[in-house]
Amino acid sequence: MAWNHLRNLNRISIHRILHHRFQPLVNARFFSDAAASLPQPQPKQPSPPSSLKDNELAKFAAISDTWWDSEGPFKPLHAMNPTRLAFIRSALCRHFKKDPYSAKPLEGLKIVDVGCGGGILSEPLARLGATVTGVDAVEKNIKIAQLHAGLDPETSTIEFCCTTAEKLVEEGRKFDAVMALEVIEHVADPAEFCKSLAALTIADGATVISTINRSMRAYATAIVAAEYILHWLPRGTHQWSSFLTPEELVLILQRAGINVEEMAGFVYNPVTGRWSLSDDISVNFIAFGTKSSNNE
Ligand SMILES: C[S@@+](CC[C@H](N)C(=O)[O-])C[C@H]1O[C@@H](n2cnc3c(N)ncnc32)[C@H](O)[C@@H]1O
Ligand SMILES: [Mg+2]
Repeated sequence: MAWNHLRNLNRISIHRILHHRFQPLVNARFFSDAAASLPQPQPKQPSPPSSLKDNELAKFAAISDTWWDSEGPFKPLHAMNPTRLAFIRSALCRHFKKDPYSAKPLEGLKIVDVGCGGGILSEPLARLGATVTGVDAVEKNIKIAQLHAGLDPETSTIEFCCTTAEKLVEEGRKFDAVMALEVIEHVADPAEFCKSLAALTIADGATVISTINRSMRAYATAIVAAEYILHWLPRGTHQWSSFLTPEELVLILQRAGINVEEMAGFVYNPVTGRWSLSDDISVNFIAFGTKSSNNE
């Protein structure tokens, strides 16, 4: 990141130096008078760097028609969904003082699901009463998500859009809660991505991120076992070096203005084939953070 920044700076200064050195001196006055009479370009707000990594997006585009096949490559996400939803539901209800026992506990909350894929999380959030926007950088994923959600009146109201968190920030969008589940390990710059998620979150709102720990256990289970032995995921789905430790995630969220208040692990029981919430954050984990009201 620092290197790219330096390279950009260098490009700008080299351009300036060349431009000034070769301006014919005799014409300088004419050009400056003419320039003054032209409409002056407005200073442009620098765009945030893109979170997109083409090779990562290509992996998801290649299997986009399998999003709703609960035995396909997204089987682990389907299997984990009730567990992660239980965590999100109870953390959101506690934070926003909602009744977790009501039929629509998330009613009144505007939630964005960043990197929503086929809408595996967006749909149950909508069923719990939230007003949901699902965004994904892969057009095919959004098409599948729209088609699937359209089958049920409770989910057909979800707004799906092929875009990124940083573009939503540019559009000035804000949400009570921002979700990015199993996405951060696939983006170009996790710290910048967290800044975009924070910017999308209202003051006193919530940001929720789930990902995989950069631990030896995660290497053995989430990569070697899941991709090479059990074939749950296509080989090469995950790069161990792209994982973040919980400490790193807490720190980059803190720098983005989000305080992590709760964290939990998801653990898999090979006997029952079920996932459950746990204190063990050594492989899969989820973090719930809030944006302080003076962080607008
Ligand atoms: C592992 S899937 C997770 C899907 C969903 N969040 C879930 O947990 O059910 C990761 C998704 O993130 C999307 N994605 C990757 N990088 C992205 C980015 N920079 N901006 C938006 N979406 C992105 C991919 O296209 C893919 O659909
Ligand atoms: Mg992943």
